[in-house]
Amino acid sequence: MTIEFKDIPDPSDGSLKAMVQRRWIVIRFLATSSGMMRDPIVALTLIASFARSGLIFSINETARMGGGLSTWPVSLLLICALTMLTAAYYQRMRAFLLVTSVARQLRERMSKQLLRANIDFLLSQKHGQVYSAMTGEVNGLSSTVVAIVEIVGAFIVLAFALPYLFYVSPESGTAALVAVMIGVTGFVLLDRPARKWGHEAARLFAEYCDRVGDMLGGWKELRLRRARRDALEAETLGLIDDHVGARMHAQRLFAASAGVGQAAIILLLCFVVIALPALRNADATVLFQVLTIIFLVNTPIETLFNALPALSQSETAYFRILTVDRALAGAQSQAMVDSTDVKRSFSEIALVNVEARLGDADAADAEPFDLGPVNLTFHPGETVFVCGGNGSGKTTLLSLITGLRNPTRGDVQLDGHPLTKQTTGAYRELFSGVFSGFHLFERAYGFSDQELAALEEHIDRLDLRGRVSMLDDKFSSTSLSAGQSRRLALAVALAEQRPIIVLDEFAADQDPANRAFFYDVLVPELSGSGRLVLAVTHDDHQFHKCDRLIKMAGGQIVSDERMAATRVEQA
Ligand SMILES: Nc1ncnc2c1ncn2[C@@H]1O[C@H](COP(=O)(O)OP(=O)(O)OP(=O)(O)O)[C@@H](O)[C@H]1O
Repeated sequence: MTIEFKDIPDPSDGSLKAMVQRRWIVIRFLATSSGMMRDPIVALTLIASFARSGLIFSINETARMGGGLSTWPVSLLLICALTMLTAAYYQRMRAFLLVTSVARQLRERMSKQLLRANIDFLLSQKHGQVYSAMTGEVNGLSSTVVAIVEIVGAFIVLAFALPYLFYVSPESGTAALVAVMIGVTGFVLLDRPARKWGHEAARLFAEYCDRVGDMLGGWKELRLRRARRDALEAETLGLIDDHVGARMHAQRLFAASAGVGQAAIILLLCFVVIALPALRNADATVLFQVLTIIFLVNTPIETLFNALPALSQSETAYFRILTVDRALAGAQSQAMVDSTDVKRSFSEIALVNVEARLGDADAADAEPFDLGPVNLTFHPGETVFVCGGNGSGKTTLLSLITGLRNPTRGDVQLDGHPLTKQTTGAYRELFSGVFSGFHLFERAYGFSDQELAALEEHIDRLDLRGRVSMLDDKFSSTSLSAGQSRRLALAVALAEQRPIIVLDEFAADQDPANRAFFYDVLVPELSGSGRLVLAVTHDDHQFHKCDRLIKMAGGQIVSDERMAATRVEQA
């Protein structure tokens, strides 16, 4: 079973052709991704539907033959009833398995894509959209498998019951056909506005997810200013209201379309009990047979009129998941490395005429930021400090050197070979680091025993013993001060024992003792062991402690100074 998305016509296209196309694509998607067509659910649906049809037929035959327990229709009735109940039970169980299988595959696919998404996507403001697609919309779409099974079952029963009704009473058959057509027309007319509200509800939910992100990420700022918290609260409550309102609008319309279907069945019953006796001269057997058929098909018809809106809603979920899936697919960074590809050493890293453009050139409100062209080379054992004003491009330069961002022009070369889509993943494994917005995981994910032992040592050396210890690969605590958190992130980076270590303003929140330890002990030790140290720093009184000082301004390298002489003098 594989997930394969197909583009669907624009949801705002209300033509019948576009609607049928969209629905067909969603049905095919769910059928293939759930593996429904090869699942016992097909046989179970057929059995349950035929058993229900057999039930209708056997009840009528029992009545026509004047009742009595010994007649063959009674035996058929019992067999059909038992078969229908058993098949319907297993059908529901299988349907549940298929629903979970589709949900699992969708979540796995999006999680994998998210873990490989590039820097531009991750820095974009699409997080709420991703959260809502991976949670609510996956649930909505996958649960439609049940609706499809129900629709198929209802059609099978109708395919038997309608001709049978025509056979028993042509007038009732015609009336039933008219009733179904009224129901379908009501659905078609109300479906479009209902879907519009469904889309609006999904959009509002994604915005709500973003506000939850603000509440969790900005809790300090929110607690320090009541007006800010009140405004965010008002906006969030407004979003919740609007979301509920949009859902209510959609549900009202869907309920009205199901109501039209139910009204059509009531009209049909009225026709049977009021008009049919007059037309048929009150033939009691025919009347009984017609009523039995209608009562027994009533459930599948109601199910059908409830399942059609579910299918309609799943179209919104499909469209929104597809949008996120396409955005993630377009944002895939280079292939993830195979462990055998990982390089443990290098001779030279070169940036050759590297340029990068950040931001959308078409965006009306912000100028894009251009970096470069940059030409730089780095070697093992060097200590390189990068300095420059805020917004000069230091972090962007680091993201280009580390392969986290692809240059718009030019090449990043490893030992003379330009990086390609295939090699960038392995190239990144040369680096470990502490970035300005670093993240501490609860566990040292992916660490070998040797790396865990090294991590324990670095925790000791970086003066964190007593605050943090390791329980297997889990940190006893990550509730640390800002300086301690950064040192723990450094301990993790050092334990990875990569040939290049990248530090973005590492010393900024360290106390004098830890700052001195960093500049006077750790950095010389790292370069002494042959590692390349790339550190962004504003500590101008420490600049003499590096081999090279790169100064940046306005996205350009304004100087690349060798400091070795100064270092010797200072020593
Ligand atoms: N995702 C983005 N889209 C558009 N512009 C961006 C993006 N990220 C950063 N910028 C812009 O790029 C420029 C360089 O940013 P960068 O983070 O590299 O600067 P920096 O030198 O590290 O600054 P600081 O010292 O403040 O950390 C800034 O003007 C910033 O506004």
